[in-house]
Amino acid sequence: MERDALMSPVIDAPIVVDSEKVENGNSPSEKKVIVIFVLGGPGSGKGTQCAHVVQHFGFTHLSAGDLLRAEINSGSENGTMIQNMIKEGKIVPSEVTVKLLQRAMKESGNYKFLIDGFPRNEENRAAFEQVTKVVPEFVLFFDCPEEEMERRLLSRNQGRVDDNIETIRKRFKVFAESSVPVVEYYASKGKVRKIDAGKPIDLVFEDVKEIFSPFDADVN
Ligand SMILES: Nc1ncnc2c1ncn2[C@@H]1O[C@H](COP(=O)(O)OP(=O)(O)OP(=O)(O)O)[C@@H](O)[C@H]1O
Ligand SMILES: Nc1ccn([C@@H]2O[C@H](COP(=O)(O)O)[C@@H](O)[C@H]2O)c(=O)n1
Ligand SMILES: [Mg+2]
Repeated sequence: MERDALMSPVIDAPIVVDSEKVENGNSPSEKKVIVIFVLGGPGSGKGTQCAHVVQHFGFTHLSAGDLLRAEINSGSENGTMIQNMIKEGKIVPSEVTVKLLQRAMKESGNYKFLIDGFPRNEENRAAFEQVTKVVPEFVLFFDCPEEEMERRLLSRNQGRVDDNIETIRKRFKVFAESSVPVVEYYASKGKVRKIDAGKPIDLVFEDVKEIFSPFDADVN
């Protein structure tokens, strides 16, 4: 397969080009950008399952939280603001997060993205759509009981400043008040694929795999 990089009109990004295929109504040399939003409460297993999807289906995994933590570590001028918001479980202004996502999409060279932990609120959702003009294929929603998520976060041991009981409770509140309405918005458009995320990792992935089976033949 011959490959080249062009600029996508929607994300100003280099995208993989397959010169033999015409897909999704795009020009012969372009592939449509595919975005799947991955949502669920803190500790529901979004990152864990995304890692498996990457291995099996050739997506690029972009965790908004990871991008924000990397921004803190890079010594950016927004670092202190981001750090303070994460410690409080608050949602960072969309302008910052969308810019980080857009840059990561551009740098990946891929055209299939799992965007994890985003959009966290209505402002995130509207800003992403306005800036990128990309509408998600669907939202993968990990539904998990709060007690189970709390157990997982308290034993994650990755040194995250927000994995303490005080911040975890704030994150649960923000999830219920700001993120669930976003899931409901997409549900009203028939775009939510809900997964029972309270089960063991391999059983959750069985269900995830089924949802991604249409992408099976599309691994890079
Ligand atoms: N199905 C599962 N059963 C038990 N433990 C799990 C399961 N899925 C993930 N875990 C563990 O729970 C912890 C949280 O998982 P993960 O980091 O994937 O969650 P997350 O949804 O990305 O959380 P956050 O929103 O805080 O980033 C990790 O230690 C992970 O190994
Ligand atoms: N769209 C987002 C995503 C995350 N944040 C902040 O990062 C924290 C950690 O996010 P995880 O997905 O890794 O759990 C989150 O609690 C927010 O403070 C954000 O602001 N906007
Ligand atoms: Mg995560």
